[in-house]
Amino acid sequence: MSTALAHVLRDWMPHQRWFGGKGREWADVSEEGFFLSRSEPVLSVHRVRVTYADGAVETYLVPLSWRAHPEEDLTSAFVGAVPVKDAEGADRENYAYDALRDRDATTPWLTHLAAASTVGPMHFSPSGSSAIPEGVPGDVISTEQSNTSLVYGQDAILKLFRRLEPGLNPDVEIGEALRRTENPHIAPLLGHVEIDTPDGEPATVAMLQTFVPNASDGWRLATASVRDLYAEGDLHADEVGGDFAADSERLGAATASVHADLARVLPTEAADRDWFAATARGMGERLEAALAVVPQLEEHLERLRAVYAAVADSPETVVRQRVHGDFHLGQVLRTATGWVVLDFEGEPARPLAERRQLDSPMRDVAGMLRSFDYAARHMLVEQPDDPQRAYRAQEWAVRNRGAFCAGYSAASGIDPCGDSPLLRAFEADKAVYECVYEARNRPNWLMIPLQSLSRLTAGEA
Ligand SMILES: Nc1ncnc2c1ncn2[C@@H]1O[C@H](COP(=O)(O)OP(=O)(O)O)[C@@H](O)[C@H]1O
Ligand SMILES: O=P(O)(O)O[C@H]1O[C@H](CO)[C@@H](O[C@H]2O[C@H](CO)[C@@H](O)[C@H](O)[C@H]2O)[C@H](O)[C@H]1O
Repeated sequence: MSTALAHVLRDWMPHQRWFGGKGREWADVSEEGFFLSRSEPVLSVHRVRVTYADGAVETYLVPLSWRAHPEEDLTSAFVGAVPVKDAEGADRENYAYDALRDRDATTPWLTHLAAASTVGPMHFSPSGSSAIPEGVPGDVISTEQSNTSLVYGQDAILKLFRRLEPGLNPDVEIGEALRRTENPHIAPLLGHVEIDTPDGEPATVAMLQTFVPNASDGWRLATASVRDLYAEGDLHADEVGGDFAADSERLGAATASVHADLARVLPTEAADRDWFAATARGMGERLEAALAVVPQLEEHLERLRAVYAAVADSPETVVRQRVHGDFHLGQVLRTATGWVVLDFEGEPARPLAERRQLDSPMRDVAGMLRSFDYAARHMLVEQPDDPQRAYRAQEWAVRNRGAFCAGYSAASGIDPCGDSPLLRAFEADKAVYECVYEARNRPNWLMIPLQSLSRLTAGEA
């Protein structure tokens, strides 16, 4: 397809939240597209290959809807005008829109899934005999992060993976495995979509999941609880109305239940000394790479190295298994009856093969503990010098960490909050990852993981 379109995408993509190459210099861009629907509005899907100045290449999936005239209602979804020739050979423009924000262009995804179609290089696979809602338009959800999700009525949610990598996405792989367990803490998979790649192995494009209605995400609930605490000058975390500890405890139990089922239906393996050594080495390498993006990490370098070295010598017994991989409060939904865990795709910045490796479930525990820390401290970003708030934040984080670990321990018999060098290292490693994430996406939040590193490497909670 046209080079003109590639230029338009070059201007548009860096401003999209899902674009992982923010701050990197582009050396080249090319794109290849095909039509998913030719009825109005025409829907095309593009594989956009971005080559960065350092030679690295990333491929993104960009669905576009097309109009002959600008659509006022779609201004916020406008991608760009692309010059074309009309039937008489005269010059005119076609208007490209982000197809996931153009409701009229959202129905073909589910129609193709229900029909188990193959369209060009794209393959649609329903899961089992699940009911797929058809003919309903999808609405893009506002909490767009690394991917883009569309909610179809109250029934289903389609998540589109923006960065294409050969291999089955762990979210689909785990969704397929857990579908048969009837675990109450997951949203069952309804189907998925793959696209052929030049590497032989298809890449996962999208997954369709049962929508969990009337739920609130953990981040929203936890931060509401923190706000309640800040508003009360002289009451403690256990005394204010919005105490979150009972929910944290239930979340710990739900996490343990999902871990147990993952270990039951997918492979496990006892961790040997080589695994501890390789884990410590991997963390060290990630730290070195992060340093190039976040120079402020320099002051934590020596202490972080010591935290990682303790992993290599750790006497702990670990059974490796499939884990969530990017577990935080934004990945869990609270329904009327309990917690549901979402998004098993791991950290979006890690290569797919790495995200599919067996790991310690403590990686997830560490992720959630980091998230309690984030929830407690995110409001300090605006008021960093308020000692009273800082004290309250610490109190909230400690209380909810403890409750989460108690819930996990009661359900699994494993106390994750004991004095574990591995858990501490996972927390530090996650905070290093977060430093890079924040530097690229929300620079004013960088202080949250940076300050945590001071505490973590000093052996504090
Ligand atoms: N099955 C679901 N039911 C209800 N809401 C969902 C469901 N799956 C995702 N969501 C909503 O979409 C948000 C983002 O989904 P997620 O899978 O975490 O995407 P991302 O990979 O982009 O972070 C979640 O925080 C949640 O609010
Ligand atoms: O949900 P994603 O898979 O896109 O995860 C990425 O974005 C998250 C932010 O939205 C980021 O999480 C960090 O910020 C959260 C608060 O917004 C906090 O609860 C987490 O603990 C913290 O790690 C996540 O790291 C990133 O991969």
